[in-house]
Amino acid sequence: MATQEQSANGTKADADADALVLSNDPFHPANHICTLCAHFYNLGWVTGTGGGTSIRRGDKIYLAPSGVQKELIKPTDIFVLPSECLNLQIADPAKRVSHHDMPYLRRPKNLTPSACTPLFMTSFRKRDANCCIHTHSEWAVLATLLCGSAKVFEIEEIEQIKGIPKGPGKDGNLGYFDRLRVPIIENTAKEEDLTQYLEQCMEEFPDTFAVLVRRHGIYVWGKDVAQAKTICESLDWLFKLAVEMKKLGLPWTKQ
Ligand SMILES: CSC[C@@H](O)[C@@H](O)C(=O)COP(=O)(O)O
Ligand SMILES: [Zn+2]
Repeated sequence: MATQEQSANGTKADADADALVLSNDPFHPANHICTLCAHFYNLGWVTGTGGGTSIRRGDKIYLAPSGVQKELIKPTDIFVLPSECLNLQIADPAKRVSHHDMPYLRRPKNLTPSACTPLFMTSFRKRDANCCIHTHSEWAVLATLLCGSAKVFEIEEIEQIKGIPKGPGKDGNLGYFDRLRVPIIENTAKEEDLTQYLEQCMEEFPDTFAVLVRRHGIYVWGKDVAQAKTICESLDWLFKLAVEMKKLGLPWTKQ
């Protein structure tokens, strides 16, 4: 597994790039992504290199590498992009600049940026999110399977629904009697090919903070890490419950 030892014998440019990810602050995005991924691994959300998370802070976007054990990521493995690159990440796949070709402020040697990068960026650009979490949680995947070919997972009258905000720009969270709807898109052969479908889905469901990917997992975003993480936790809890309800023959909605 490739690791990064940048600027051991490096230049001033290497040292400047390292300064973007070296901090004693545990909530610096480069540190925070590492601790979040280790935590998510223990939840079964980012197992076997799948899944991941990205944080935007100010004018910078912080990203994990691709295809590595996400629970072992170090701050020096983190990629940094200027937020202005969100303008390059446009809907039309023919015109979109590949995440491999973006002008990274920090690009660790021997590593490539997460294949989820364009999807994370879509949540930042379209929803003004500052954190996006992608999990391969088995509960999320099972929920998509139990939905058959339906385009939405729906559940109501479960207390944990109150952990989900009503929508971007709307005050407060869903209530106990509100129906939670989480849209589902179909999986694609390559992660980045999901981007246009995620984007369309966000337009179709302007209030959603999450999109399920059938047979794959879920993308969840929020205005900050706490919001993205707690929505992800609430949804995962609900998906697990839904799987158990289905086994017991209990309906998810009152019809
Ligand atoms: C188990 S491989 C999974 C990947 O193809 C993808 O779905 C994923 O979530 C992680 O992509 P990555 O590029 O490693 O950040
Ligand atoms: Zn994935």
